Amino acid sequence: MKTIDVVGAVIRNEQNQILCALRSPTMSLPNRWEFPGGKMRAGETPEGALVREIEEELGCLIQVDNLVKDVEHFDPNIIIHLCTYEARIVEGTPRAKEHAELQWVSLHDLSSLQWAPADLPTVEKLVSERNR
Ligand SMILES: Nc1nc2c([nH]c(=O)n2[C@H]2C[C@H](O)[C@@H](COP(=O)(O)OP(=O)(O)OP(=O)(O)O)O2)c(=O)[nH]1
Ligand SMILES: [Mg+2]
Repeated sequence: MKTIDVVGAVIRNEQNQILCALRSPTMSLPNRWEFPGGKMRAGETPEGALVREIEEELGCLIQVDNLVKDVEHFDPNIIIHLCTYEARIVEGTPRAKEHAELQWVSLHDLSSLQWAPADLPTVEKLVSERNR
């Protein structure tokens, strides 16, 4: 089965809220929330791909920190391999250039969004760390 390698960013603000992005009606997985990011290109490192995608989607520069979760999500005809990373904004302010909406969401409210399926294990991990 074909595997798609995708990277996503867990970006926090000073209040420990996390930046969530709503996929637009014209994207695949319309109206689902995700960690911003996208598909890795041939020859890219995960960190390099994530910096490029966040520049494209949010118009800001990030520094990529540690891995949060490495997930293989099995769709009917494809495997989505999504790795999420903690990341920090080092330049600029995030703006939705491709998404329908961006929202800073507290860990307390994270589970109430309608998430894209491959992003859910990251959500669960972040929420469970809060409850420890
Ligand atoms: N984050 C996430 N992506 C998913 C899931 N399921 C799924 O098929 N995908 C696919 C849709 C996209 O092809 C890709 C996510 O990256 P993206 O939409 O940002 O892709 P991209 O910017 O590189 O470019 P494109 O696919 O819009 O052309 O992974 C999921 O549950 N979560
Ligand atoms: Mg994307």
